[in-house]
Amino acid sequence: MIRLASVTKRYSVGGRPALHGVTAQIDAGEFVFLVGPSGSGKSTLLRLLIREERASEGLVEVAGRDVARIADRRVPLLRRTVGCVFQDFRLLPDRTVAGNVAFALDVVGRPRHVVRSVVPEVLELVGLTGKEKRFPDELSGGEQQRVAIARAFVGRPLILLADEPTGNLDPATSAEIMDLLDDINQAGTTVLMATHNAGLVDAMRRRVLELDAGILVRDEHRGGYDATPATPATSATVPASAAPASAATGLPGVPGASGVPAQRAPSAGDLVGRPAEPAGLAGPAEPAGSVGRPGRPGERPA
Ligand SMILES: Nc1ncnc2c1ncn2[C@@H]1O[C@H](COP(=O)(O)OP(=O)(O)OP(=O)(O)O)[C@@H](O)[C@H]1O
Repeated sequence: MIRLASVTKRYSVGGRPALHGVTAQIDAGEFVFLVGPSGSGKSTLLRLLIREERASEGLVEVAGRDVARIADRRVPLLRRTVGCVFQDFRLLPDRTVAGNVAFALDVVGRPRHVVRSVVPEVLELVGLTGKEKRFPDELSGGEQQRVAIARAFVGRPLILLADEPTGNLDPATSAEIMDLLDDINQAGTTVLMATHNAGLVDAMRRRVLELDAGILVRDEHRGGYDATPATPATSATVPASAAPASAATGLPGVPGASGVPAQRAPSAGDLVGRPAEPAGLAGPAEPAGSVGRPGRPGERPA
């Protein structure tokens, strides 16, 4: 679903790279935490996936497409495949709850009757039924984040990226937001969440990718916020904590970060079904000539 191969990102020529040689693969249906100190490159990595930034070197593949080769006019299709949630919610202040969610469908030209039927379903999913007509400044932080998640999810993206989604929330509200993201993941959406929240990562025990100064230093199956120390029992086999980029390499014997979710009844899927295939993105690669902009120095040739 997501593949990074030797990805380096420099914001300035000759500057220290924000990401350096990152190789990782995230399969469909996984829930993956992206951790690391401030400035380690987490947001940069997420921005590469929606082509808000371009890699300086290496391959970034999303839903089977090399994002560097997606024509500019098709970038909106990429962003329909990838929903985004941010720490600061980024709601439209002059639109109601329902209006914020509907906006995501309006901009991609979904018919009015579809918007009218889907928006209440998604608001029910995120627990905001009854608050459709409120404006963002009439909501708590947790409710605002629920609206943001509803907006990101309403188009049923294949992937949900969350950049510190609980950063502005108290612990109880953060846990509720995590339950919601978990529900969405259970319904089939791949979730990649950047966070500093050690408690949530430790409680969820999902796959953890850790960046340090732009380098992927850990890829741990069911990891904690901090690396799990190898024990004699695990070191006799293959310690998960010693498997950087294991899923990316696909090496035999290295435990893949399957992200197999705990078994329980799906709820997001009950309401809105499984994520759609990426319209216009899953097809055959565009010929190089259709790429909308010339490559920058250091980018992979189109
Ligand atoms: N637009 C930009 N222009 C120049 N440098 C940038 C830009 N965005 C990020 N950087 C630099 O890239 C590095 C990685 O930043 P990034 O925001 O990806 O880190 P992060 O791990 O998300 O940090 P935080 O946890 O504080 O959000 C930092 O050194 C940062 O200063």
